[in-house]
Amino acid sequence: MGKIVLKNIDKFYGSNHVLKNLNLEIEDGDFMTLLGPSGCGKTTTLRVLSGLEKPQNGYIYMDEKEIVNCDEAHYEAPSKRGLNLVFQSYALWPHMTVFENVAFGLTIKKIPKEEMKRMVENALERMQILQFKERYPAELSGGQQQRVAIARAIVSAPKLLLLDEPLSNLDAKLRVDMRTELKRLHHEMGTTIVYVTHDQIEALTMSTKIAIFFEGVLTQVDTPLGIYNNPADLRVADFIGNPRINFAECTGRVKESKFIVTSSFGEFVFDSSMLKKEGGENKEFPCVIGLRPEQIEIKRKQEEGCFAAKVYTSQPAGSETLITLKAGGVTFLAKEIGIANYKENEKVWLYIDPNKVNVFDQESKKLIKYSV
Ligand SMILES: Nc1ncnc2c1ncn2[C@@H]1O[C@H](COP(=O)(O)OP(=O)(O)OP(=O)(O)O)[C@@H](O)[C@H]1O
Repeated sequence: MGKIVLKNIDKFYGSNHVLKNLNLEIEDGDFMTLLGPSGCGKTTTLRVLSGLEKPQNGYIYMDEKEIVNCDEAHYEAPSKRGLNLVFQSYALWPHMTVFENVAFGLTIKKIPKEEMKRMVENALERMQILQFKERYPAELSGGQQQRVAIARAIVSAPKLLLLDEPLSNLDAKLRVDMRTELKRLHHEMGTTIVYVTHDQIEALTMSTKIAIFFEGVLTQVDTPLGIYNNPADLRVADFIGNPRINFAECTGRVKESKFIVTSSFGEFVFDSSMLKKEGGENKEFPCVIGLRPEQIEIKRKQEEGCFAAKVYTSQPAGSETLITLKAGGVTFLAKEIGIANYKENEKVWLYIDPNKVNVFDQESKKLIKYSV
């Protein structure tokens, strides 16, 4: 599958404007995750791409071929788009066994029997359901049926795989296993995958790119690390990351080629070239600092450039410890790897690497100082 381009797509359901001038490019071999809160338009994007829904405006190109052109009411049929789909509701054939369900597409393609058996069993094994191959869908749990649906979609190594919350019915452990398998499959098959989820961990761990939506608007497209380190606005910053990012309101100003950010707990001084906002000298403007929990380093002794703080509470959880701190009336959550023992009300100092700090404009909500 070559590049997929969605251009100026608008989709309405009645008066509900569900996709608003969507522009998205998916490169060959991408694992592109569509991420966002419930109702933001992820599934609709997938349905428009697959041909199950017709947009009212815009164009879609696959491999340089025009498959949708709303001006000319041209919509290529789903069957001609060379893709495989797995939806949350998995629609297996009830009268066929697991093996037959997965083999169905290969039978149509007239693949030799032995080869077909090998391919089907390989797909079932990957999804950890080979032992159920003789069962009927009604004899499986929801999660097992979901894995049959994935096996059916991957068995023929399609060029484009569209997956809509395919792991939603699985328990936590199996979900981690399936993430591993899907990521490995993507690597081995080189298939372009478009994956819908509202689970940011799934998005961060598997994708080569994430497209994040809010209320039908595509807000940011970047690599997982790009989005994590430099979220385009306050909403993206708040949505991505677990535990959540810390925000602190502050005031920014530019003075003598320095960008100075003052907060109730201390001051940050950056080179003014790091500020991506037009602003006059000495003109103050409200901004918000964004700090990831793992960026806050807790020190027991006072050191230069550190901020004074007090421990509110500490929560050791085996592999990591979450520490809630108060500094200048602001509450922060910090994360340390391993077990750390801090006492309530213990006086500590916080080191925050200024290079890693994000600063957002309070008014536009946009990122104006990037993490480097
Ligand atoms: N067939 C339909 N008819 C009318 N409205 C619809 C239809 N399908 C979706 N919608 C509406 O379009 C909006 C986007 O829905 P969509 O299913 O794309 O969201 P989503 O981001 O996939 O959400 P979720 O994570 O809950 O599945 C929602 O407001 C939804 O109610």
